[in-house]
Amino acid sequence: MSSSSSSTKDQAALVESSKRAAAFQAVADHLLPSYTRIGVGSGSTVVYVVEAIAALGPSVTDSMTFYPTGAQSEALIEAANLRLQYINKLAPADQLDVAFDGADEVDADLNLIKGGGACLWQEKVVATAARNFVCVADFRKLSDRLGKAWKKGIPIEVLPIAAPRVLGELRAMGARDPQIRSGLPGKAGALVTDNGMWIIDAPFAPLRLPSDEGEAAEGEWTVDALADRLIKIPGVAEIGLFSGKNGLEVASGAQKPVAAYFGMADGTVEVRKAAAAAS
Ligand SMILES: O=C(CO)[C@H](O)[C@H](O)COP(=O)(O)O
Repeated sequence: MSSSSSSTKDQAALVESSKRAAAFQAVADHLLPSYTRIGVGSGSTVVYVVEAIAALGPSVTDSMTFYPTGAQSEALIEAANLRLQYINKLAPADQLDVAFDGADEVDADLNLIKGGGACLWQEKVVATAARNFVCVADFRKLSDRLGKAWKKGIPIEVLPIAAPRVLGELRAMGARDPQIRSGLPGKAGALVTDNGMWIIDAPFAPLRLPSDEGEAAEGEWTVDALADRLIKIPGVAEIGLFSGKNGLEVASGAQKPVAAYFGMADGTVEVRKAAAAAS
């Protein structure tokens, strides 16, 4: 084996072990035995979240019901012999106690880019139904501004018939070469989401935060302004920016996590916690 392929393997193993470490710590810190309703997100990191939950054993998990964010997490819940229920069965007045999910990038204010796995719409429904949304990731996702680490663009779920007009709008807003996500290698043509929609990936210049100093340059958006504008484009079903309030600032409907756990390359887990609203 060449030294470059063995170092690629070493890096992949490091990433996997860091995801697993973050998942086990997040579950230890945020899955209280008294909880009964748990959201389970999508992606490769969530596999370790479900492993950590299942490792608690039936004496803890038998009183819990698990709500998926799509076909992948539904299968994970079932394979772990955990009780499955769908979010449309949760009474509107009720909340999930906690939801765990991954992210593609996390900025200094805990805004997220999500949707690399094309599950962003159901992920946002489940995250905002939770009193405590907890993000689990590895060191590659840590960032100070969204768009610096995740270069593929903001995933946007769109009605297929509206996709050309949405692409035009995005270009006019400064997106750099937005593209309809391909289903290749598994499927020719556009990728179709669990909701029968398409995904457009729209790269923007790294997104500013309110605390950023200096004037915004031409084409630079703040996270909140861009989220507000994107969701209003006709034909856009949901966007992969999770922004606005966190669960310490509002009692329900928060898109931002209360905490983000990052498995680091040195084996430690770094935790970024949300700040409560200034009174
Ligand atoms: O948003 C997501 C899927 O829509 C995932 O949470 C995100 O893509 C991170 O995935 P992974 O844990 O595989 O890196």
